[in-house]
Amino acid sequence: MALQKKICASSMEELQKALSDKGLTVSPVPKKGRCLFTTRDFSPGEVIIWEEPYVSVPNKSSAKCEWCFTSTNLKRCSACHVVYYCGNTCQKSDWKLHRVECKALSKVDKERIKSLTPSVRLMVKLYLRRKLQDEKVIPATVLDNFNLVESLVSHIADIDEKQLVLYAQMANLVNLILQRPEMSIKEIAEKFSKFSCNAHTICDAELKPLGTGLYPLVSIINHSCLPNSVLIFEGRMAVVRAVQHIPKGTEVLISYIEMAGSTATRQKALRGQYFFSCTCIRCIKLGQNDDIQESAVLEGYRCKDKRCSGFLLRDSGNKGFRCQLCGLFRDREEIKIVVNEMESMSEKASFSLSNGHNKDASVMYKMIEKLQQKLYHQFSVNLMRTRENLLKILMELQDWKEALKYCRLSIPVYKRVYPECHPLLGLQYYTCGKLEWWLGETGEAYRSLAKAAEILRITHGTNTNFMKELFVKIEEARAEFSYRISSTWKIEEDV
Ligand SMILES: C[S@@+](CC[C@H](N)C(=O)[O-])C[C@H]1O[C@@H](n2cnc3c(N)ncnc32)[C@H](O)[C@@H]1O
Repeated sequence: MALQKKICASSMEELQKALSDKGLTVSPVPKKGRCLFTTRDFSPGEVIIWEEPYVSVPNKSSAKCEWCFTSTNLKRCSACHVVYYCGNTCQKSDWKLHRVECKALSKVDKERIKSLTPSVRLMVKLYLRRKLQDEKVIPATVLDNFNLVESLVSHIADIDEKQLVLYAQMANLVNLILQRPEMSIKEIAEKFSKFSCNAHTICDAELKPLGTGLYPLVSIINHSCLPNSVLIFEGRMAVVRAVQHIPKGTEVLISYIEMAGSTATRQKALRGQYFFSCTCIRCIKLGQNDDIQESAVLEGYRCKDKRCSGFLLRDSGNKGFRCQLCGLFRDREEIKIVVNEMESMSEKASFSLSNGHNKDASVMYKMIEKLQQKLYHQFSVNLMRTRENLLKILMELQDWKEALKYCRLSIPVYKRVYPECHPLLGLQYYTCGKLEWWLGETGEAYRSLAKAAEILRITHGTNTNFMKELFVKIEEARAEFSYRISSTWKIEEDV
């Protein structure tokens, strides 16, 4: 135990040294645990930290390269039939680890293999990589070693009985695959608990989920609902960038959760998965008048009078709600009827969608949207979700005109529910710009793409293929727009 502490202390020293070269330091703060602080200023868009995963695994939605997560040119491993690679380079990069994983997976029966979840695979890879680093097959470095995984919080004492049983079942499966019965189920279960509050969903540039990875350094970063930094992935590499000027001595903070929601909703999500009560500058307003009003707008019902923009609060008799602006009463039973209608329509819409009947689904979501407009405020998160669904379906149906309508409707809501420099807002402008371009609305396209770039150059940097393509699109839109303007002038002059 004393030796372990000594090792941890010396690796902590080495870690601090490596971080200080990056302008960072780790310090504990009561009730928060370890925190990452800056030791110099960072400007908006500057990379604060980047990290390759200790282990990562693609999700199961479709086949992806085990190393870089791409979906093209894939070949399946002929021995285990579980993993794919897009070429020799990725296969070679993963070879040391996959060689041992492959052997282990090849011994598991086919039915079990089919039902393997990404979390179980991630755990198998975690133990195998640790073993390979112990045996010096894979080199361990100050910023890439198992001690960093060991120091992650697990919150195992906070996990409920049902979840513990599930973790124990998953741990049994890990044991079976690794064929190491001496390994403690309790220890593996605790690691699953670590995954739950530390692992990150790896996404592409458009924030579509690709897989899961464990990034022990990035996992030192705590949460804020108004963060000064953002986590983006370039392939499987995690990159944290400042989204505002961060002075020396400030804590680096990212958001762990979807930020579109009331304070109560965000707090519930954070307590549920990460076991803490957020005290960020947005959350301390919980229960104050402004916060009650904002919650009612985002998640509550609207005034019955279409011309009134008031928000409703429950009436004292509990028979319904009263508009806080015009005083009009809205009956609970009347709301219930619309809610029931919406719920049954939602079930049908998701059924159509899961069966690939996109056209039917789009008709139903449009009906849901109409019903929601009767009930919800224009900034409602529920209404925003329906419009996001519609946008996605209409894009698949290549109905660009209708898709653009819903994309445009979502922008003012995004501006209200997300911080100014949030990748989702940038990406929504990007989608708008693309649709406008396809529809020949060049001037609009230029403006939307430029707005997208203003945000995304900070959150995504300027060097990725995605951003380079965006800059080309902007230039094309600008050139075509000025050509159109000059030819219109020319026609006017000729006339
Ligand atoms: C990914 S870890 C972050 C690093 C962690 N502080 C540590 O000591 O390793 C997530 C955990 O950090 C803590 N945490 C993160 N953000 C917090 C915050 N804003 N306030 C309090 N605790 C926070 C919670 O315990 C959460 O489960």
